[in-house]
Amino acid sequence: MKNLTALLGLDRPELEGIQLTEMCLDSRSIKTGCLFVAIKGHNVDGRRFISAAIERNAAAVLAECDDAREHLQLRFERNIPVISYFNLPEHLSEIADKFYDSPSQRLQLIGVTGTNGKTTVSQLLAQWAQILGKTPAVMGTIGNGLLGQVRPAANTTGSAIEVQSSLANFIEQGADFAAIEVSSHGLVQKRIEALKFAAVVFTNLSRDHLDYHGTMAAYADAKKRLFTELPSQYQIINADDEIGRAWLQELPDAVAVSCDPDFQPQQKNWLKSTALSFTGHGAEIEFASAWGDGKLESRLIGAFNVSNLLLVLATLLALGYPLQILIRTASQLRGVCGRMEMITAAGKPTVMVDYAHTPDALEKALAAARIHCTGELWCIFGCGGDRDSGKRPMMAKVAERFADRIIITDDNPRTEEPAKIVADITAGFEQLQNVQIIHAREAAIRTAIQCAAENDVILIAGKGHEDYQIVGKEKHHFSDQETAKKYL
Ligand SMILES: CC(=O)N[C@H]1[C@@H](OP(=O)(O)OP(=O)(O)OC[C@H]2O[C@@H](n3ccc(=O)[nH]c3=O)[C@H](O)[C@@H]2O)O[C@H](CO)[C@@H](O)[C@@H]1O[C@H](C)C(=O)N[C@@H](C)C(=O)N[C@H](CCC(=O)O)C(=O)O
Ligand SMILES: Nc1ncnc2c1ncn2[C@@H]1O[C@H](COP(=O)(O)OP(=O)(O)OP(=O)(O)O)[C@@H](O)[C@H]1O
Ligand SMILES: N[C@H](CCC[C@H](N)C(=O)O)C(=O)O
Ligand SMILES: [Mg+2]
Repeated sequence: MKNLTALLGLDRPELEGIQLTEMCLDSRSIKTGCLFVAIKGHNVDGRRFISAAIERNAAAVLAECDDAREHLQLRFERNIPVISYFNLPEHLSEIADKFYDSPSQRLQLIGVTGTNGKTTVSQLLAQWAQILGKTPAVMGTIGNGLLGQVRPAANTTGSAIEVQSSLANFIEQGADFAAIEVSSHGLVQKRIEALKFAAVVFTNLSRDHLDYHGTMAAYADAKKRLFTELPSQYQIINADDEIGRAWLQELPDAVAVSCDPDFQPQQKNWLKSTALSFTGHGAEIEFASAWGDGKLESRLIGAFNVSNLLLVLATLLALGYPLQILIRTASQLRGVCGRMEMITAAGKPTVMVDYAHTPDALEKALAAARIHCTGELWCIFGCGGDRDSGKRPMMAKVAERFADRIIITDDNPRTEEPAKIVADITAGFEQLQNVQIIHAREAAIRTAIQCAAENDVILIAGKGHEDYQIVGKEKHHFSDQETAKKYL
């Protein structure tokens, strides 16, 4: 849908014939023929850049207006139509859906939300779909693109335009399946409002992003919209999570998933593990479900990944993928980079790089690492700057409870003072004798590897796949994995 008047349902003869090439939110990336979308935003008012966009040959402008009476009013700036649009951010997903010909209805789209597990679940969905013969794409924290060809993106959930244009682009590249991470910010900012989901998945809700949502209730409500207000054929919910259990009471048709053998499903669609045994390289999972029973070989590390894997299995079963093939191919699934990524060297301690940056995730990651540790468990972590500071002492308490040796270091300080972040963290410790503070992340990793014994495990948490460190407004190259390999 590239015709301006058709796109907006405008009956304006003077605009007939205006063809649009792309929709664009940022004046700095306008190309000839673009529709520039000027919205107010959190930091700057996009409407200040209308002239700049016209300078760069925008074919038309859609400008957010604050007064309903101005809705669809038209003015010209240097012969370029500028159309006022009331509540534009809330409707951008729908307009982009029309512009890009409803891509979410032209492939099998799955949305994954929750505090932790989104990247893991969405990547595993795409991996399994590929094994089952689909051509999958992903959108999320690690990046957007066909599986195996993702490119880094600014957000876990992109803008209302980026989501639609990316899905349309994936389809042009042959994709028939897409698993996307739906962040709470994305939901609150209505970046995915017009998407039609084949399935939506809820992993868990614990403390994160309270700097943005304010309260856990607001945070929960943001995520709940995906299951109660937005269209999806199937809803798959983690019944081991308190919030998930509450939602299941209201969603009788949802699929309930649990790792608890004693779980008594109220739903007609359900899946639960009935026996679990951890091995050195993963787990053996026996399960029962509304689709039948079976046993999976998993190569993923950690109890929390059993929950992630079962959510993925239940989703694919709900979508009609055959149980026997899923069982037979489960062992081909690989962990996600930066999520419990194990790095070993002969005669050296085992290093695990993980993305855990919330109290709950750190606890789960340390518990998972402990299973592989016969010596001392080390934990190296910091906290991101310009993010929720309330979680910092909570992460210290988790580390103190579940690790033997702790090194506090810098994560992405951004515009905060590293010393302030460290002070917030250390305020959570009962005692400091097993705690070292080494701001330079490379030195922190080197120290742990040089001091740890061969049968120790060193968990490096918080950055996972990130190959950068943000100090101030600068992004420097830094990778936990590369640094660990260097000193191993
Ligand atoms: C606070 C927040 O969420 N901001 C998001 C929002 O930006 P905004 O609309 O507020 O942008 P702005 O900077 O105020 O600018 C307003 C408008 O002017 C335009 N502009 C600006 C400058 C210019 O020269 N020309 C121009 O046209 C901008 O393109 C924008 O449309 O919309 C942008 C497009 O969708 C997002 O990239 C941006 O995410 C920022 C980068 C961000 O850090 N967001 C975080 C909080 C976030 O969303 N995180 C979640 C979860 C992370 C996780 O836990 O994994 C995520 O989904 O990434
Ligand atoms: N189901 C889970 N429950 C608790 N913690 C988990 C779970 N799955 C993963 N984690 C932990 O959380 C970390 C982040 O996992 P993942 O990247 O999959 O989550 P995410 O929701 O995409 O995170 P983000 O919102 O930051 O993108 C992992 O490195 C692991 O430590
Ligand atoms: N992508 C998420 C998590 C970043 C994790 C941690 N490395 C940090 O910088 O806080 C965000 O932007 O909030
Ligand atoms: Mg993620």
